[in-house]
Amino acid sequence: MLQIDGVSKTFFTNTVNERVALHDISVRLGAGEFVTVIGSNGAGKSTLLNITSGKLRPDTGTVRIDDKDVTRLADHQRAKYLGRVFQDPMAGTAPHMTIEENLAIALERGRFRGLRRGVTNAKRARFREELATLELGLENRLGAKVGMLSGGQRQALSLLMATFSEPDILLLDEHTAALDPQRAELVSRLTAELVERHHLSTLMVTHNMEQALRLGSRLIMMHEGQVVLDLDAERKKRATVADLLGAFEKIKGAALDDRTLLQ
Ligand SMILES: Nc1ncnc2c1ncn2[C@@H]1O[C@H](COP(=O)(O)OP(=O)(O)OP(=O)(O)O)[C@@H](O)[C@H]1O
Repeated sequence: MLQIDGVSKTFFTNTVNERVALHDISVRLGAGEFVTVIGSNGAGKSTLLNITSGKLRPDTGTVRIDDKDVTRLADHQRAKYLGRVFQDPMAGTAPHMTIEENLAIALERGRFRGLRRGVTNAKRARFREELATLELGLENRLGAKVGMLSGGQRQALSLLMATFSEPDILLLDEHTAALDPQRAELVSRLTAELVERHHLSTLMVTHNMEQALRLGSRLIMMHEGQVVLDLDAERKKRATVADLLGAFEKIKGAALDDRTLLQ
Protein backbone atom coordinates (compact mmCIF):
# COMPACT_ATOMS: atom_id res chain seq x y z
CA MET A 1 0.00 0.00 0.00
CA LEU A 2 1.31 3.42 -0.99
CA GLN A 3 0.27 6.77 0.48
CA ILE A 4 1.61 9.95 -1.10
CA ASP A 5 0.25 12.89 0.85
CA GLY A 6 0.55 16.59 0.04
CA VAL A 7 3.77 16.20 -1.93
CA SER A 8 5.25 19.22 -3.69
CA LYS A 9 8.49 19.45 -5.65
CA THR A 10 10.02 22.48 -7.34
CA PHE A 11 13.29 22.45 -9.25
CA PHE A 12 15.62 25.47 -9.35
CA THR A 13 13.52 27.37 -6.80
CA ASN A 14 13.76 31.17 -7.00
CA THR A 15 15.67 31.20 -10.27
CA VAL A 16 14.55 32.02 -13.80
CA ASN A 17 14.55 28.26 -14.46
CA GLU A 18 12.12 27.47 -11.62
CA ARG A 19 9.88 24.48 -12.47
CA VAL A 20 7.03 23.32 -10.29
CA ALA A 21 7.00 19.57 -10.99
CA LEU A 22 4.48 18.50 -8.33
CA HIS A 23 1.99 20.75 -6.62
CA ASP A 24 0.50 19.42 -3.37
CA ILE A 25 -0.28 16.03 -4.86
CA SER A 26 -1.89 13.16 -2.96
CA VAL A 27 -2.20 9.64 -4.40
CA ARG A 28 -3.17 6.53 -2.46
CA LEU A 29 -2.85 3.00 -3.76
CA GLY A 30 -4.58 0.11 -2.06
CA ALA A 31 -3.02 -3.36 -1.90
CA GLY A 32 -3.02 -4.91 -5.37
CA GLU A 33 -4.30 -1.74 -7.03
CA PHE A 34 -2.86 -1.19 -10.53
CA VAL A 35 -2.96 2.48 -11.51
CA THR A 36 -2.02 3.72 -14.96
CA VAL A 37 -0.76 7.31 -15.12
CA ILE A 38 -1.08 9.52 -18.20
CA GLY A 39 -0.46 13.22 -18.80
CA SER A 40 1.26 15.69 -21.07
CA ASN A 41 5.03 16.25 -21.23
CA GLY A 42 6.29 17.85 -18.05
CA ALA A 43 3.11 16.96 -16.11
CA GLY A 44 5.21 15.50 -13.27
CA LYS A 45 4.76 11.76 -13.89
CA SER A 46 8.45 10.79 -13.66
CA THR A 47 8.93 13.09 -10.68
CA LEU A 48 6.08 11.27 -8.92
CA LEU A 49 7.81 7.92 -9.54
CA ASN A 50 11.20 9.32 -8.51
CA ILE A 51 9.76 10.64 -5.25
CA THR A 52 8.10 7.28 -4.60
CA SER A 53 11.37 5.41 -5.22
CA GLY A 54 13.45 7.84 -3.12
CA LYS A 55 15.54 9.05 -6.05
CA LEU A 56 14.19 12.52 -5.25
CA ARG A 57 13.16 14.07 -1.93
CA PRO A 58 9.92 16.07 -1.86
CA ASP A 59 9.99 19.70 -0.64
CA THR A 60 6.87 19.04 1.42
CA GLY A 61 4.58 16.08 2.07
CA THR A 62 5.09 12.45 2.99
CA VAL A 63 5.48 9.07 1.32
CA ARG A 64 4.37 5.98 3.22
CA ILE A 65 4.76 2.37 2.10
CA ASP A 66 2.74 -0.18 4.07
CA ASP A 67 2.20 2.46 6.77
CA LYS A 68 5.92 3.07 7.17
CA ASP A 69 7.04 6.65 6.61
CA VAL A 70 9.83 6.38 4.02
CA THR A 71 9.96 10.08 3.07
CA ARG A 72 13.47 10.52 4.45
CA LEU A 73 14.83 7.13 3.37
CA ALA A 74 17.35 7.21 0.53
CA ASP A 75 16.63 5.15 -2.58
CA HIS A 76 18.93 2.25 -1.62
CA GLN A 77 17.20 2.02 1.78
CA ARG A 78 13.81 1.86 0.08
CA ALA A 79 14.88 -0.59 -2.62
CA LYS A 80 13.62 -3.59 -0.67
CA TYR A 81 10.05 -2.29 -0.88
CA LEU A 82 10.14 -1.46 -4.57
CA GLY A 83 10.50 -2.94 -8.02
CA ARG A 84 11.05 -0.60 -10.94
CA VAL A 85 11.27 -1.01 -14.71
CA PHE A 86 12.52 1.89 -16.83
CA GLN A 87 11.91 2.86 -20.45
CA ASP A 88 15.42 1.82 -21.49
CA PRO A 89 15.61 -1.99 -21.80
CA MET A 90 19.34 -1.73 -20.99
CA ALA A 91 18.69 -0.10 -17.60
CA GLY A 92 17.25 -2.96 -15.56
CA THR A 93 19.78 -5.74 -16.15
CA ALA A 94 23.57 -6.25 -16.09
CA PRO A 95 24.68 -7.09 -19.67
CA HIS A 96 27.96 -8.83 -18.81
CA MET A 97 26.31 -11.22 -16.38
CA THR A 98 24.32 -14.29 -17.30
CA ILE A 99 20.54 -14.58 -17.06
CA GLU A 100 20.82 -16.72 -13.91
CA GLU A 101 23.30 -14.31 -12.26
CA ASN A 102 20.97 -11.40 -12.93
CA LEU A 103 18.05 -13.33 -11.49
CA ALA A 104 20.08 -14.35 -8.42
CA ILE A 105 20.85 -10.70 -7.66
CA ALA A 106 17.20 -9.73 -8.10
CA LEU A 107 16.13 -12.55 -5.82
CA GLU A 108 18.59 -11.43 -3.15
CA ARG A 109 16.87 -8.05 -2.96
CA GLY A 110 13.58 -7.66 -1.16
CA ARG A 111 12.28 -10.39 1.03
CA PHE A 112 14.77 -13.05 0.06
CA ARG A 113 17.80 -11.31 1.51
CA GLY A 114 18.61 -14.33 3.70
CA LEU A 115 19.61 -16.30 0.64
CA ARG A 116 23.15 -16.19 -0.66
CA ARG A 117 23.88 -14.87 -4.11
CA GLY A 118 25.27 -18.19 -5.42
CA VAL A 119 23.07 -20.05 -7.87
CA THR A 120 21.98 -23.30 -6.27
CA ASN A 121 20.11 -26.05 -8.08
CA ALA A 122 16.96 -25.13 -6.16
CA LYS A 123 17.19 -21.53 -7.33
CA ARG A 124 17.97 -22.65 -10.87
CA ALA A 125 14.81 -24.74 -10.91
CA ARG A 126 12.80 -21.76 -9.75
CA PHE A 127 14.39 -19.48 -12.38
CA ARG A 128 13.53 -22.00 -15.11
CA GLU A 129 9.96 -22.16 -13.93
CA GLU A 130 9.60 -18.36 -13.78
CA LEU A 131 11.31 -17.82 -17.14
CA ALA A 132 9.08 -20.40 -18.81
CA THR A 133 6.07 -18.18 -18.03
CA LEU A 134 7.55 -15.52 -20.34
CA GLU A 135 7.26 -17.96 -23.26
CA LEU A 136 10.47 -16.66 -24.82
CA GLY A 137 12.56 -19.83 -24.42
CA LEU A 138 14.87 -18.10 -21.91
CA GLU A 139 14.48 -21.01 -19.47
CA ASN A 140 16.88 -22.94 -21.70
CA ARG A 141 19.46 -20.13 -21.79
CA LEU A 142 20.28 -19.56 -18.11
CA GLY A 143 24.01 -19.32 -18.86
CA ALA A 144 23.64 -16.78 -21.73
CA LYS A 145 24.94 -13.25 -21.19
CA VAL A 146 22.05 -10.79 -20.91
CA GLY A 147 23.78 -8.40 -23.34
CA MET A 148 23.05 -10.96 -26.08
CA LEU A 149 19.27 -10.67 -25.66
CA SER A 150 16.98 -8.46 -27.75
CA GLY A 151 15.44 -5.31 -26.24
CA GLY A 152 12.07 -7.03 -25.81
CA GLN A 153 13.63 -10.09 -24.15
CA ARG A 154 15.66 -7.86 -21.81
CA GLN A 155 12.61 -5.84 -20.88
CA ALA A 156 10.62 -9.01 -20.17
CA LEU A 157 13.51 -10.20 -17.97
CA SER A 158 13.67 -6.79 -16.19
CA LEU A 159 9.96 -7.09 -15.48
CA LEU A 160 10.37 -10.58 -14.08
CA MET A 161 13.29 -9.44 -11.94
CA ALA A 162 11.34 -6.45 -10.63
CA THR A 163 8.35 -8.58 -9.66
CA PHE A 164 9.45 -11.95 -8.41
CA SER A 165 10.66 -10.81 -5.00
CA GLU A 166 7.06 -9.51 -4.63
CA PRO A 167 7.81 -5.85 -3.85
CA ASP A 168 5.24 -3.77 -1.99
CA ILE A 169 5.16 -1.32 -4.89
CA LEU A 170 5.93 -1.83 -8.58
CA LEU A 171 6.88 1.27 -10.59
CA LEU A 172 6.74 1.08 -14.38
CA ASP A 173 8.15 4.12 -16.15
CA GLU A 174 7.04 3.98 -19.81
CA HIS A 175 8.51 0.50 -19.83
CA THR A 176 7.09 -0.47 -23.24
CA ALA A 177 7.75 2.85 -25.03
CA ALA A 178 11.11 1.88 -26.56
CA LEU A 179 9.88 -1.47 -27.96
CA ASP A 180 8.40 -2.25 -31.36
CA PRO A 181 4.60 -2.80 -31.30
CA GLN A 182 4.82 -6.60 -31.15
CA ARG A 183 7.32 -6.62 -28.25
CA ALA A 184 5.41 -3.84 -26.51
CA GLU A 185 2.31 -6.00 -26.73
CA LEU A 186 4.18 -8.98 -25.25
CA VAL A 187 5.57 -6.92 -22.35
CA SER A 188 2.10 -5.40 -21.74
CA ARG A 189 0.59 -8.89 -21.53
CA LEU A 190 3.35 -10.05 -19.16
CA THR A 191 2.82 -6.96 -17.02
CA ALA A 192 -0.88 -7.74 -16.58
CA GLU A 193 -0.10 -11.38 -15.75
CA LEU A 194 2.70 -10.70 -13.26
CA VAL A 195 0.85 -7.90 -11.45
CA GLU A 196 -2.19 -10.14 -11.11
CA ARG A 197 -0.20 -13.24 -10.07
CA HIS A 198 1.77 -11.42 -7.36
CA HIS A 199 -1.10 -9.06 -6.45
CA LEU A 200 1.26 -6.05 -6.74
CA SER A 201 0.35 -2.43 -6.03
CA THR A 202 1.48 -0.81 -9.26
CA LEU A 203 1.99 2.67 -10.72
CA MET A 204 2.52 2.58 -14.49
CA VAL A 205 3.37 5.71 -16.46
CA THR A 206 2.53 5.57 -20.16
CA HIS A 207 1.97 7.93 -23.06
CA ASN A 208 -0.16 5.31 -24.76
CA MET A 209 -3.77 6.06 -23.81
CA GLU A 210 -5.11 2.87 -25.28
CA GLN A 211 -2.67 0.91 -23.11
CA ALA A 212 -3.56 3.04 -20.08
CA LEU A 213 -7.22 2.11 -20.56
CA ARG A 214 -6.60 -1.57 -21.25
CA LEU A 215 -4.23 -2.27 -18.35
CA GLY A 216 -4.82 -1.73 -14.66
CA SER A 217 -7.76 -1.15 -12.34
CA ARG A 218 -7.64 2.65 -12.12
CA LEU A 219 -6.40 5.54 -14.27
CA ILE A 220 -5.12 8.95 -13.27
CA MET A 221 -4.35 11.87 -15.53
CA MET A 222 -1.79 14.45 -14.43
CA HIS A 223 -1.38 18.02 -15.60
CA GLU A 224 0.97 20.68 -14.28
CA GLY A 225 1.96 18.68 -11.22
CA GLN A 226 -1.55 17.75 -10.12
CA VAL A 227 -4.00 14.88 -10.56
CA VAL A 228 -6.75 16.24 -12.79
CA LEU A 229 -8.71 13.05 -13.47
CA ASP A 230 -9.05 9.85 -11.43
CA LEU A 231 -11.10 7.03 -12.97
CA ASP A 232 -12.04 4.00 -10.89
CA ALA A 233 -12.32 0.53 -12.48
CA GLU A 234 -15.96 1.01 -13.54
CA ARG A 235 -15.47 4.42 -15.15
CA LYS A 236 -12.21 3.29 -16.74
CA LYS A 237 -13.91 0.28 -18.31
CA ARG A 238 -16.43 2.54 -20.03
CA ALA A 239 -13.94 5.27 -21.07
CA THR A 240 -12.47 5.61 -24.58
CA VAL A 241 -9.36 7.35 -25.88
CA ALA A 242 -11.66 10.07 -27.25
CA ASP A 243 -13.08 10.58 -23.73
CA LEU A 244 -9.55 11.00 -22.32
CA LEU A 245 -8.60 13.47 -25.04
CA GLY A 246 -11.85 15.36 -24.45
CA ALA A 247 -11.19 15.50 -20.70
CA PHE A 248 -7.67 16.77 -21.32
CA GLU A 249 -8.83 19.48 -23.72
CA LYS A 250 -11.39 20.60 -21.18
CA ILE A 251 -8.78 20.79 -18.42
CA LYS A 252 -6.34 22.71 -20.58
CA GLY A 253 -9.17 25.02 -21.66
CA ALA A 254 -10.20 25.62 -18.05
CA ALA A 255 -6.62 26.43 -17.11
CA LEU A 256 -6.45 28.92 -19.97
CA ASP A 257 -9.75 30.47 -18.98
CA ASP A 258 -8.50 30.81 -15.41
CA ARG A 259 -5.40 32.60 -16.60
CA THR A 260 -7.49 34.83 -18.84
CA LEU A 261 -9.71 35.69 -15.91
CA LEU A 262 -6.71 36.60 -13.79
CA GLN A 263 -5.29 38.99 -16.38
N1 LIG B 1 16.05 16.76 -12.45
C1 LIG B 1 15.36 17.84 -12.85
N2 LIG B 1 15.89 19.06 -12.84
C2 LIG B 1 15.20 20.13 -13.22
N3 LIG B 1 13.92 20.11 -13.64
C3 LIG B 1 13.32 18.92 -13.69
C4 LIG B 1 14.00 17.71 -13.30
N4 LIG B 1 13.14 16.68 -13.44
C5 LIG B 1 11.98 17.19 -13.89
N5 LIG B 1 12.09 18.54 -14.04
C6 LIG B 1 11.01 19.45 -14.49
O1 LIG B 1 9.85 19.14 -13.73
C7 LIG B 1 8.70 19.14 -14.55
C8 LIG B 1 8.05 17.76 -14.51
O2 LIG B 1 8.91 16.84 -15.18
P1 LIG B 1 8.64 15.26 -15.26
O3 LIG B 1 9.83 14.67 -15.93
O4 LIG B 1 8.25 14.77 -13.92
O5 LIG B 1 7.37 15.22 -16.22
P2 LIG B 1 6.74 13.98 -17.02
O6 LIG B 1 5.27 14.08 -16.83
O7 LIG B 1 7.41 12.73 -16.62
O8 LIG B 1 7.11 14.39 -18.50
P3 LIG B 1 7.43 13.48 -19.78
O9 LIG B 1 6.14 12.83 -20.17
O10 LIG B 1 7.88 14.49 -20.77
O11 LIG B 1 8.50 12.51 -19.39
C9 LIG B 1 9.15 19.57 -15.93
O12 LIG B 1 8.95 20.96 -16.03
C10 LIG B 1 10.63 19.24 -15.95
O13 LIG B 1 11.32 20.12 -16.79
